[in-house]
This record gives sequence, C-alpha cells and structure tokens, in this order.
Amino acid sequence: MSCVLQLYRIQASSSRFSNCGRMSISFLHNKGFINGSWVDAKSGKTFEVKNPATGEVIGLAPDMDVEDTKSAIKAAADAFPAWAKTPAKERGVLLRKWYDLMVSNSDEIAKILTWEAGKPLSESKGEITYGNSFIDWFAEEARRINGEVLQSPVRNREMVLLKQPIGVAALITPWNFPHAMITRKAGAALAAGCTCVIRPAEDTPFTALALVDLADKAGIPKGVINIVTSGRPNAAPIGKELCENPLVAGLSFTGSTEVGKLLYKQCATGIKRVGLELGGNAPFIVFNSADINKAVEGAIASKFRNCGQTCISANRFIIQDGVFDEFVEKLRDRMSKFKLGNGMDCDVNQGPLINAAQVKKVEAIVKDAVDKGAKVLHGGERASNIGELFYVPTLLVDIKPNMACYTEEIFGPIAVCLKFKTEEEAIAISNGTSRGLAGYFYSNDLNQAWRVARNLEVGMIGINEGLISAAEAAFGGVKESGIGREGSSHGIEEYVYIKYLCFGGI
Ligand SMILES: NC(=O)c1ccc[n+]([C@@H]2O[C@H](COP(=O)([O-])OP(=O)(O)OC[C@H]3O[C@@H](n4cnc5c(N)ncnc54)[C@H](O)[C@@H]3O)[C@@H](O)[C@H]2O)c1
Ligand SMILES: O=CCCC(=O)O
Repeated sequence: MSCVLQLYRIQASSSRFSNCGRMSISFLHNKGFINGSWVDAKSGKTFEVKNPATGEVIGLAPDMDVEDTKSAIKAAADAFPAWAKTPAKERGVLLRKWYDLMVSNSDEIAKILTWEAGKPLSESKGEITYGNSFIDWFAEEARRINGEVLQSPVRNREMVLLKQPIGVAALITPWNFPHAMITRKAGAALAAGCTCVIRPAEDTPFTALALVDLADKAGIPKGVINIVTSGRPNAAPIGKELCENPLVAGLSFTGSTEVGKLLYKQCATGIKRVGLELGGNAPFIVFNSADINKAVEGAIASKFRNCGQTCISANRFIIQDGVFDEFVEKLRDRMSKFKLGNGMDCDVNQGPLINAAQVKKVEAIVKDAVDKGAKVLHGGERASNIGELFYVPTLLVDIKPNMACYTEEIFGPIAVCLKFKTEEEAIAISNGTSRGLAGYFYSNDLNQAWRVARNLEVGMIGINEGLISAAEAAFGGVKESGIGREGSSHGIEEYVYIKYLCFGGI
C-alpha cells in the first residue's frame, strides 16, 4: 500500500506530468537530449505515454523525426574524436560515476519504470539492479580493451593489432526492459570510446530520459549520449536514418525479428556494423530425472518475468512423460497464486501487458490453440475487472505443432505444455524453430546434461536454472534470434574494430 501512495506522490508533484503541480524527481524529463541540451522536437510535436495499468496519460514526450535524428547523429559524430581519445581509465571513471548516481536514485527510477512499463515495482527494482550492473561491468572493462602483439613470420618486423572504437553507435531499444536494454548497449559503446544516439521505445521514454539525465550529471561530455524520442509512426523513418546516415558506424537493436530483419537490410547500404538481439522461442525441457519442484520454480521465474514479455521467456514447456502430470499440476497450482494488479501495489506480482496490441496478440494465440484442440487448465481470458490490459496467466495442454503458441514467440503470460518420450524427440521439438535465443532444461543426469547442452540450437542455456541473465554473461542468439553478443567481455567487441599495424625495417 505504501508503494501506491509513493506513486501518487510522484504524479502529484510534477507540473509536466499528469495531475501534477511541482516536480520532485529532478530527472523526470519530457524533452529529448541532444548535444548536452534538453530539446523539444523541431516540429514541436509530442506523443502521449500511458500507464498500462490504468490507461491514464502520464506525460507527453517529443515526437522527434528524421531532422532531429540528423542533429543527434551530428552531435555524436562531433563528440566522437575527443571521447575516443579520452583515456579508457577516465571513461571508466565517468561510467562509474553514472553507475553510482543510478544506484543512489534506483528507487525513483523504479517508480518511473513501473509507471510507464507496468511491471511490478519489485521487478522494476530487479531490472534496475540488473541494468546498473552493465555500467558497473563496462566501467571496469573499459581499461581491458587490449590489442595484441603478433609473432612475425619474417625478420625485422613487428606486427600489432589495435582495437579502436567504431565511431557513432545507434542504439534502438524495446519497452520490455526500458533500463537494462539501454545500459547493456550504451555501457559497452561508451567504454569502447564510441558516442551514441539512443532511440528508446515509444511506450517507455521516461526511464530512458532519466538515465541520460544521470549520465549528464555524472559528467559524461555533451554529444557523447544523445536521445531521440518519438511515437510509433516516426520509428521507421528514424530507424532508416540511423541505419543509412554515413556518420553512423554501427547499429545495435533489441526487438522483434521482423524489425531486426528490416534494419539489417537497411544497414547493408553502408555496410554498417550490426548487433541484433531479436525474438526467441525458448524450449524449457524437463526430463524424468529432474527435481520437479525446482523445475516448477524455474518455470515460474523464466515464463512469468515481466508477465512473459521477455525475449528469453520459456515459450514451450517440453515435459517427459514420466513427470508430465506432476509438473503440470504443480505449475497450475503456482500460477493460481499469482496476484494481478497495478505494479505499484506491493503484493502484486503480475502487472498488465504493455499495450492493446500485445493483449490482442495473446488473445489470438490462445484462441488459435483452443480452436485447434488445446485444453485450458488455468486462465484463458482477459482480467477485465482489473483493467483493459490485464490477461490472466494461462496454462494450456494438448498442444500441437500447427498451433501459433508452438511456432511463434508468445511474449505474454501463456504457458504451454507438451509431452515427449525420448531425449531425441525433445531435442527435435526444441530445435524445430527458426529462432535460437535461449533454452532451458532440468535433468539430474550429468551425461545427458552435456549432450543436451551441445545439441540445443540456442545461444544461451539454463541448466537446472530459470534465470540466466547477468552482466558477466554473453547474451545473444543464433539462427533468426540475432547476431553478436551483449554483456561479458565480448560485449565490447561489437563497438571496436581491429586495426592491423605492420612495422617494417626494425
Ligand atoms: N528480444 C527482445 O528483447 C524483444 C523486445 C521487445 C519485443 N520483442 C518482440 O517483438 C514483438 C513486438 O514488440 P514491439 O512492437 O515492441 O517490437 P518492435 O521490434 O516492433 O519494437 C522494438 C523497438 O523498435 C522500434 N521500431 C519499430 N519499428 C521500427 C523500424 N521500422 N525501424 C526502427 N525502429 C523500429 C520500436 O519503436 C521499439 O523501440 C514482441 O511480441 C516480441 O516478439 C522482442
Ligand atoms: O527481453 C530481453 C532481455 C531480457 C534479459 O536481458 O534478461
């Protein structure tokens, strides 16, 4: 209850946001940030940002377009030479200051995040700890961007590999992790010596603007981080400009595979460096040897984090015949204990979906499955009594390969359970998709664990574990789930190129 009151205090204290008088959170902004200044769209246009839990308009953000994007790119390009030459240790110190400010303001950022993204406050705090950890990590990694001295095959030569920042990085991020998807990209880019232009999702610009404000307060020089906000209609032209502008060296995108493919094509025009974190269709296999209680806890964590709107959420539960009934019954029991509601309410653990399009997509997936013979063991409908965008966590069995819930990324609170007999069958079902982001399996057979880990066609695997994300981990997919890795020491590689030096006549 106290959380609810705190939210209303934010709303009541800002003249630029709904129901507001004075501003208590100094980093709550409704302007874009270009070349170190808070700016409106050149056109003067704005778009509405709504609280998905209530439908209320919480504020207006600048509806920027290609002209604003060109200005942001120019600012980033102008700032690049000085930032690239700033010693890595100094870049790391500035990132550390940014991290410290984010930590000390975590509770306030969490409220903004829940306000616009709908996720329960405890999850927003979890995302912020996670998102902050990328800045902490890359603050340290900055000074470890080392080159190599090679063994020359001939006398009187020295051969050296330097790593240099690629230049201006364009970062396009989604609404589902409005904080962490920015810090995972910007932390690596800035540590490497790149400057950046960020285009956050239209549903969640205020978290992004708060982060950039704290970066500014940390002393990150003007032009190094720029942020261009826009409503959905301007996303495509802004994206095209970010992909095709000759001053941009590389693009990093997190979002749907469909948009990722388009941006990949657009980047081909200028042979830009591309990093893509796209959709998944994660298998979650439970073998007969597994500890079923642990598997159910892992399933809940993996499937229902952010109401299932997570790219690495379990998409299909693939359960061996000996433990199918026990797993399904225990999962149903856990799901029946979820509390849906406004994420600001402390005991809520499932918030709304982000927008009406997501609700329609989830509804269509459930209807398609039921029409084709799936059985609903829990949920199966909107929770309209709570709000427009709430959907009851749903459990489906009797799943067939022709159902959308089998072939598509669900991206919502729908758990679908399939039965299998042999390990080969489980692998074939798991790999029978064009996606390959994450996978999970539960087994207490060590040999089986190695075999299955090697055979799953995914970039990341949780083995007896449902939560795998960490700044130290290399995050990314195979197949149509993307290109490149974020986080870990490999995350830096997306933002540097190797320059070969050959010193002759030595
Ligand atoms: N892998 C992930 O982390 C992730 C995140 C969000 C969504 N998704 C997937 O995407 C589906 C749809 O969600 P969504 O609509 O938010 O994803 P999306 O790919 O449409 O949007 C992601 C980001 O890209 C922007 N965008 C959209 N079209 C663009 C374009 N032509 N050029 C440049 N930017 C563009 C959006 O405004 C947003 O900021 C989901 O159901 C899910 O399957 C995956
Ligand atoms: O949804 C995409 C990112 C999720 C994560 O980093 O764990």
